[in-house]
Amino acid sequence: MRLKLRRLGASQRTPSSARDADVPDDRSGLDVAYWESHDEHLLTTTLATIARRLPSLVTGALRLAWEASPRDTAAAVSGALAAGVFTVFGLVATSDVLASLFAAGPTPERVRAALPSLLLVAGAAGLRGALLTGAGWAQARLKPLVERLAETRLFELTTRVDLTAFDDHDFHNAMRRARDSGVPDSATVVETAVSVLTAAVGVLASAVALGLLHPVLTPLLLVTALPAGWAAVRAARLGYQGFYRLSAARRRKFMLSDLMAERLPAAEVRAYGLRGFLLGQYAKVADLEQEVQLDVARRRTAAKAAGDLMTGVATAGVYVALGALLAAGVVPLAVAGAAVLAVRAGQGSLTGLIQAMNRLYEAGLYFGDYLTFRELAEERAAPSGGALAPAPFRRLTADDVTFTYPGAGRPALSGVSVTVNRGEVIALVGENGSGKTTLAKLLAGLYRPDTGAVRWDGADLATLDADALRRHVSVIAQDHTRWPLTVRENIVMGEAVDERRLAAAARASGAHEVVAALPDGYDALLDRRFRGGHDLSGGQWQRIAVARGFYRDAALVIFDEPTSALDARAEHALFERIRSHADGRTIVLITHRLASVRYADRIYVLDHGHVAEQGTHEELMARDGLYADLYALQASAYQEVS
Ligand SMILES: Nc1ncnc2c1ncn2[C@@H]1O[C@H](COP(=O)(O)OP(=O)(O)OP(=O)(O)O)[C@@H](O)[C@H]1O
Repeated sequence: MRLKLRRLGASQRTPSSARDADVPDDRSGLDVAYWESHDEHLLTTTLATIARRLPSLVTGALRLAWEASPRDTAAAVSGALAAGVFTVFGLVATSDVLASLFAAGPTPERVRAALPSLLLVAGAAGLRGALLTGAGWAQARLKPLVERLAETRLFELTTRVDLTAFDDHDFHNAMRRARDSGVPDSATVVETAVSVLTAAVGVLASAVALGLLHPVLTPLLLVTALPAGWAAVRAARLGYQGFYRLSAARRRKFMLSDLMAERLPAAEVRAYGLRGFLLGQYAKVADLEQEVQLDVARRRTAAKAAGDLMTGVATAGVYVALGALLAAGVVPLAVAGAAVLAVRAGQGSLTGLIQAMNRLYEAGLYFGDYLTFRELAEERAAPSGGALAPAPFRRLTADDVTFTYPGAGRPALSGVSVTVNRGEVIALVGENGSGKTTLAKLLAGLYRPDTGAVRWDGADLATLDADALRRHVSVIAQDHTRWPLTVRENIVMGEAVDERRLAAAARASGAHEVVAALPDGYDALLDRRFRGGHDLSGGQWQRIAVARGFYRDAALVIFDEPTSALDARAEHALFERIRSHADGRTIVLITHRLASVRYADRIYVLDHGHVAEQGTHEELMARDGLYADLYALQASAYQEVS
């Protein structure tokens, strides 16, 4: 089964999640332990950790918010703080109102005496409301800005990280968590951080008001906070644990859903009769997901019920205590009345605070994943800002390079040295898996060798500016991407459009015939999933990919199996161009068609990650080694046919 899935996953246009998903073995991949095995220590968060984490979360969130919009951040925070002042003011004024109303004397007199304080209460409430509305509006404006900023920062990194990161399973999981929840939760974190601040100011205001009324009243408010706080934090932890346990499972589910519902694998799913297998795999993952979700829901409900019960008991206790204070004459009736209002207001703020803290903590865990991923990606980001690569080079060399893919048991290349001089055509040949593509990617600076160095006129590629270097190198990859864009965009690949160069590149690759047959020509959209979209045959796509390589004004062009899908005529035409050095460019050509490399200036024969032989066609034939064997094998196939 593993093989079948790998086949589908290797397909050129398999959706990203399918392409890069790690496909575990049929059964072992579905053990809960498979995803529980990662970073268990992250799940052992204690209440103390949460308390310690909140300030840094609030600061982190506010920093992000400030970067997104200083004006809205300032408005949201200052509005929340100022509203707190008016809360204290209103509550203390309420006590004066009650004192006037409860005083001796005729009722109209008492009402008249209460009027100034009443106006103060109304004014404070109005101002508080206006400030909170303004702060809320600023908060609402911040949300999309923050989300966009967080997403932009993420994609700036995912497009810059070293290519090997995409071969690393842990990196994928971290990226998935950051993308799926970290980014949306960055906005939630900012939103809830402001809410926490607002509610905390509200609680503080009630506590201060109670303290002003009578110092003994303040602790009563805090008694009601503990049970609700415990329940909220426990619920958040349970939710995160469930999410964490399911992170790898979810990736697998996305991969399976792509395989079952995307256009490209649809034919193979039918041809190999994979429907039952895929649905079975999906059911296993979905069962586990459901099991974990139900478990989390059950435990969260239990925590909430316990929390509610304890809060009810604590509130009853507060009122009993207040009654006792009143009966003992410790507080007068007006103060007790104002205290009830302050406790209620404080409780409202407290509930808001706990809820906001709960959401902040929960979102903060995912936001923490986002921040962790950013750090991880920063570490793996290709360094920029090195010396510029001189172009065109006089000599590009790989000096004794060794390279092992992350997690691979043995090196894909070891002790490999090759030299590419300006204007040469260099061929890399060898059997499947011998290391040709890996070597080409090292020469292009896409991978960095573990030992040894690739040098561009003597300068180690690792010290050169990666972006500048890439402008001088064009790679026509074996598994080139079929971009769901127009033909023009597929060839130009983000560079400025130059119609003359575009037409020349299309002619050189044979893509002009493909374009001529499309009703919209270069404007034809190459994706059937959209209205008016077209699809091309494998060979037609390959012509587009080759045109992409020619369009780029690069000193070095790497062709990795450029003709594997081309018909005989197109293949011949392309090799003729390569033979004539493709308009003065330096060419590194990887191909299994040995007849086409006869004219290369030098041929490197790779075998199990080593250079087994090198030389011109004639030298290698005379040597009668691996190359001669492979060549004879291919030639005999043609002779048999003829
Ligand atoms: N992303 C990867 N992660 C781990 N191992 C890889 C990866 N890509 C290639 N390999 C392994 O590295 C070795 C060299 O692969 P490479 O693609 O360079 O071979 P190749 O000579 O280009 O093969 P082919 O002729 O089939 O294209 C192989 O053993 C392959 O399995």
